[in-house]
Amino acid sequence: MARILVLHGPNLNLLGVREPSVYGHETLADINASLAARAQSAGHDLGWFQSNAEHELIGRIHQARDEGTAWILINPAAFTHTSVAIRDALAGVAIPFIEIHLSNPHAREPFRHHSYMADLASGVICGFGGDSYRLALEAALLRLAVPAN
Ligand SMILES: O=C(O)[C@]1(O)C[C@H](CCCOc2ccccc2)[C@@H](O)[C@H](O)C1
Repeated sequence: MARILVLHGPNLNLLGVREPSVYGHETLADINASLAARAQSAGHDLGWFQSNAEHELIGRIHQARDEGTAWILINPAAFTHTSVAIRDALAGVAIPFIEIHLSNPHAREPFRHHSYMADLASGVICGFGGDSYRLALEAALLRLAVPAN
């Protein structure tokens, strides 16, 4: 059994309530429940954490290393475009991670086109709403079943 950690950045606690035309109608609870059920069906353990505070997300990334987390699935939200500190935390713990976005930032405002962590990610999945998270989980499960060489 492997540990998988899902991290949600700032304002994602509003998911499903505000701006459904951009981010969909699923709530974070809906997404987390679907991910936990899928991970359990594959024999793995999935936890999740959401914070609007950069330092809390960094602390949770450090804790993931202490817990022996195998994969991190992270939607850094606006911190994607601003946070060297979260980049450094991800690099520091050396846990493979997938960067996730509900929307397609590359089809939005130019300031959303750059990510401070995408180049460190195993992959980036964006533009599929809640399915971006589910697709990322499938990718992690595939890697857990057959490690990349
Ligand atoms: O598309 C994504 O998942 C984003 O990470 C979402 C971020 C925004 C998260 C805020 O989510 C909300 C959800 C509902 C209502 C208001 C904000 C945005 O800053 C990124 O460029 C792309």
